[in-house]
Amino acid sequence: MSQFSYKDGVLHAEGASLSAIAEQFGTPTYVYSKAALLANFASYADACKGRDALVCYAMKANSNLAILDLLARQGAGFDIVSGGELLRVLAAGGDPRKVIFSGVGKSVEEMRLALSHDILCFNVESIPELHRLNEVAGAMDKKARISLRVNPNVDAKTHPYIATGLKANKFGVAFDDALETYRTAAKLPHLDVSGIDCHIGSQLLDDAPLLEALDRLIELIDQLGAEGIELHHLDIGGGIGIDYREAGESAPVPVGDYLGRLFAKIDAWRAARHSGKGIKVIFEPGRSIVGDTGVLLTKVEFIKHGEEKNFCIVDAAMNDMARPALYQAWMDMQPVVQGSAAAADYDVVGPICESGDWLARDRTLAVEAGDLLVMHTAGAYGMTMASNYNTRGRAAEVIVDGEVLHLVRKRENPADLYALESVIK
Ligand SMILES: Cc1ncc(COP(=O)(O)O)c(C=O)c1O
Ligand SMILES: N[C@@H](CCCC[NH3+])C(=O)O
Repeated sequence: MSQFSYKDGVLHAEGASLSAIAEQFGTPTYVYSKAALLANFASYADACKGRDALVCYAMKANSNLAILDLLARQGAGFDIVSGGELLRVLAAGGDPRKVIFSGVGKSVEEMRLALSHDILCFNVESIPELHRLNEVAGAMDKKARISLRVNPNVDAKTHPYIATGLKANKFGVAFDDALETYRTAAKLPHLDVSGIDCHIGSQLLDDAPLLEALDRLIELIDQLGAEGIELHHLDIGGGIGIDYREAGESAPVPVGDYLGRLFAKIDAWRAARHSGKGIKVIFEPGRSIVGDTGVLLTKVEFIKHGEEKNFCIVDAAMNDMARPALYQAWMDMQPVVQGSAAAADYDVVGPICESGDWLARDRTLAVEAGDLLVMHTAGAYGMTMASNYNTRGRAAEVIVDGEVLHLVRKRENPADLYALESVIK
C-alpha cells in the first residue's frame, strides 16, 4: 500500500500534507515514509522467517543515519562499499558483525578499519585484493572472513549502466576462474574462506536472471565441497526492481514471490544432493527497501514557453536527483495540490547550467509558478548520489511517522560547501 496519497486534493505522506512540509522545511526536500520503510523491510524479513538468512541492506541506496537506525532496529545487516559507509553504520548503532564489504577497490586503510570492527565478511572481487587483504590481516594478527564475488555471466536485462554480472563488467571474478581463485584463497593463511557472493545488476523486474545466477553459485558450492572447501554462506546480492510506473513497463516481481522461489530452489538442492546444509543465505537489497519510501518535493519557480517546448523550471535539479540525467530514468511527477492550474505538456528542468539538467520530459502537468511538485519513488539513489554542482547545498531530508515530522538532515548552506577550502596566503 502506498503511503503517498491525495486527501482532499492535497498529496500526503502518511498523515502529513506535503504542502505543510514544504512550508515548514522549504524545498527541495526529500520526504520519506517510516511506515513504507518498515513494510519493505518486513517483506524480506517475513519471507526469511524460520530460515538461517540475513538481509544486509545495501546502504548506497540511501545512507541517512535515521534510515540505517530504523533498519538496524529491525535486525538488518548492511552491505557497504567504503570505509565511510562502515563509519555511518557505527554512527547509527548498527552491528558491524552483520556488515559485508563489497567493492572492487578496497584500500589498505578501509581493510584495516573493517578488520578492527570484525565485520562479517569481505566480498573479494579480484586476486590482487585477496593478497592485499591477506597481508593486512596478517599484520593485524587476524583472519579475514571472505567470500568471492563470482561473476556468473548472466544477463540481468536491465539498463547497461546498472548491469554488473556480465563478462564485460569490472565486477567480480569470472565464473570460469572461480575454482582456481578459491584454491588460492584457501592457501592464504590470514583468510578464512566462508562464502560465495554475486550481484548481477539493479532494477531487475524479473527474478529469472537471479535464479539462474543462484544455479551457477550452487554448482560452484558443490564443486568446492568436493575439494574440501566448505562454504558457510551464499550471498545472492540485491537487484530486485521497483515500480517507477512508466506506462507500458511491467511490474517488478514481488519480493515475497522471489524469495519463495529462491528458498524452494535451495531446499530442492539440499534434498537432492545432501549438500548446502549449514548454509546461511544473505541478501543485499537496496532499491527495493527504500525506493518507494521517498519523494523529492520541489517548487515551480517559473513556467517558460520556449520555441519548441514548454519548460516547468523547478528548484530541484540534477544535483539533487541524478537518475534522469545519468540513465534517462523515467520518474513519475505529480503536483501536490490537484487542479490548481490548466494542464499543459512540459519538460521539468532544474536551474543548473547543463542541458542534461532535466527531471522529467514530455509530461502533462497542471501547474503554475509557485506550485509544488513531487517526484515519486525517489528514496533510492537520490540523496546518496546528490552533488554540490553549481554550489547548490544538498536538500533537507524529512521522515514522516504518521503525522509527526522528523528533520533527519538539515539543508546545506553555501558556507558548509566551502568550509573545507582556503585561499593561498
Ligand atoms: C554489490 C551490490 N550489492 C547490492 C546492491 C544493491 O542493489 P539494488 O539497489 O538493486 O538492490 C548493489 C547495487 O546495485 C551492489 O553493487
Ligand atoms: N545508481 C543506480 C543503481 C546503481 C546500483 C549500484 N550498483 C540507480 O540509480 O539506478
